[in-house]
Amino acid sequence: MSEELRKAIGGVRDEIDAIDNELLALLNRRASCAQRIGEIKAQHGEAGFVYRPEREAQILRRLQELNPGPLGNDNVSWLFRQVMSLCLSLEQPLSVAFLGPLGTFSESAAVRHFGHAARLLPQVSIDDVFREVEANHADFAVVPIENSTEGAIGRTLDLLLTTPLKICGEVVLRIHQHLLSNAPSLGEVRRVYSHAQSLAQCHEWLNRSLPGAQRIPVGSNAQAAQQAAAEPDAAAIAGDAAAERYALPKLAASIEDEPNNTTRFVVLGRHEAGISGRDKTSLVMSAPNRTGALSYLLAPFTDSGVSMTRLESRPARHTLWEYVFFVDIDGHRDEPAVQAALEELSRRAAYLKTLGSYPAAVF
Ligand SMILES: O=C(O)C(=O)C[C@]1(C(=O)O)C=C[C@@H](O)C=C1
Repeated sequence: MSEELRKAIGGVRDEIDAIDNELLALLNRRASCAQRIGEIKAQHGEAGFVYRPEREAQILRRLQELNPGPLGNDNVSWLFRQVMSLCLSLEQPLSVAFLGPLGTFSESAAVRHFGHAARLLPQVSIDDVFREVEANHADFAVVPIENSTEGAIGRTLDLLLTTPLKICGEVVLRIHQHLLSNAPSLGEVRRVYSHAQSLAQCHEWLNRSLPGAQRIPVGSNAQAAQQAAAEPDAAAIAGDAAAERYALPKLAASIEDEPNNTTRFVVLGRHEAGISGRDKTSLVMSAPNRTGALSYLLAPFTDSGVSMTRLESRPARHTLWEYVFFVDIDGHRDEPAVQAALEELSRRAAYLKTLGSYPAAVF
């Protein structure tokens, strides 16, 4: 570095050092506050309720509104998520089950929601993810529920029908698929491994850019990356987390055919979330088997001024040609309008289960 340059940036670096000292002191002060809150919760018999999704959502929303830049809102949210994750880990370390192996989009969703201080527990199936929390082996689960290109994740919906767990959060993740390989160029790639859904999401790109390569579906994108890392003429289609985890270079980035490819995950726990001010409620219901039954069931939402944001039907497996309906509405079940709609709905539905009220995804 030239003397002139050293002088020019020297003063600014001094300023950065002073800011870092302040940040360090402030971060530790914040961590001590969180520890104190942890102690107060324990004194009031709330030791098991340390994680407060509604409070975290309120903090992130407030900071997004206050944020003057130049840092973008996504970066600010990510940063404060890590700060809260570390503060929370001083109160009580959390464990999170998700569909593994490490490097899947489910892992990215879990880290986005709980930060890097959470203990990650990758599972081999969505059933195992539910079971880990139901059996008290993990505190929370993160499971995919719908993809913008491929639709609902049926296994998650089926398990939600019977689980005692509650939805206490949601994560919306933009899915960017990359071609990962140790091969020096596209011309060298003979085989492409990926999960069948990801191969489908990149179908047109593969036809255009790798028409001669064999497409091999495997259990997960992370497994595909593991395999591609061991074979120099193979590639995997997977996300950033897998690229990092298996140290694979990106031969081509963001190759998904649908540019808005997004997956929504739900967070499951043993407790309900409180009101955050911008919440959703998910429920599942079945209609009596007669004409007009569904519109009769949905009328209480309109009557109470509650907006419905999603309606998904699914075969009610035990009876042929009967269906259950998964519904998302705006608002928390403890808010009067939602409460009124749910009360009326419970009179009309043959079956009704509230899956949980939770803060709408913040970032
Ligand atoms: O406010 C609380 O209840 C806290 O425990 C503090 C804190 C935070 O770091 O701000 C930490 C964990 C909770 O999930 C919510 C917020």
